[in-house]
Amino acid sequence: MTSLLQFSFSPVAGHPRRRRQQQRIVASADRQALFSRIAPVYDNLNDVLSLGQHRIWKRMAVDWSGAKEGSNVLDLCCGSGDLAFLLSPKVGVDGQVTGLDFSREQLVVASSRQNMQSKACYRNLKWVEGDALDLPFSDCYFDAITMGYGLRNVIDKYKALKEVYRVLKPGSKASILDFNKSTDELRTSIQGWMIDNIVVPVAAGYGLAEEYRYLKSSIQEFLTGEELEHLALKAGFSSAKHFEVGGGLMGNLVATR
Ligand SMILES: C/C(=C\Cc1cc(O)c2ccccc2c1O)CCC[C@H](C)CCC[C@H](C)CCCC(C)C
Ligand SMILES: C[S@@+](CC[C@H](N)C(=O)[O-])C[C@H]1O[C@@H](n2cnc3c(N)ncnc32)[C@H](O)[C@@H]1O
Repeated sequence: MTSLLQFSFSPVAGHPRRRRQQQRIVASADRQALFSRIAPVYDNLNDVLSLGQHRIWKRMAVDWSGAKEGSNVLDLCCGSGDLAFLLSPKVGVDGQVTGLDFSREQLVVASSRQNMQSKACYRNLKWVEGDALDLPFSDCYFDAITMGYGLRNVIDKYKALKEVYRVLKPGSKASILDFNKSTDELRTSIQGWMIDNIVVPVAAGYGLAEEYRYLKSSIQEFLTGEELEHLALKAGFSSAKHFEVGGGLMGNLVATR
């Protein structure tokens, strides 16, 4: 029997740099698709799986951003808009909150949540479909930036921090909340055990086991608090401090331009 040798000629095959770029494009598209798939259940599962605690962590992130009455603020990787909705009453009717995400499905959820609100301040919200690695905003444009569970999910963390720095006004803050890649083995074990034995089995009930299994690998591939501080300083921020919250399961980087 003749063996059928299949050659897949790829124009990027011989070029390592182009191959890496191609791989990044795929990785980014995969993540975009992942968050679009989980959009219908994302908010509910966050509430159930964190026993509502994530709302406390998000409120802390917004407070650390320094957003105040009349501010022009950005909620980067806004998803269904949790942090944007917390920013909205803080900046008030004279302020502006822009939520940016590259998942249209997540933005549809955010926009429909806004339409269900009656409070006048929520009219200061607007939603932009875009890439955190190539922000469609001018330099020095925002008075504060929040990023909730977004930095761990972008494929180039340094580029994302450079973009945050670029669009932030001098002296203003970026408040970046995410899972904490702990240096403490016990915390890492507890975090991993909860994802493996609670988060993924619950998500499996919605046919989303693989999507939530990604959480563990993404945390393993993330940066520690100290590494995040150093990366923020390398990106140009004048100061950066990482605070552990949620018993060390989560962390919040506050970087000042
Ligand atoms: C709001 C939270 C996570 C958002 C989130 C971030 C991601 O990168 C994802 C990637 C893929 C699928 C889903 C997400 C995602 O939801 C944090 C809370 C929700 C978590 C899903 C629950 C994690 C459980 C913690 C390990 C322990 C919680 C302890 C609590 C005191 C009970
Ligand atoms: C875990 S969700 C966080 C949503 C929301 N900030 C919250 O705290 O619940 C991560 C979000 O980041 C978005 N995202 C990931 N990479 C992105 C990128 N390069 N540009 C824009 N959005 C991105 C995803 O589409 C997803 O909505």
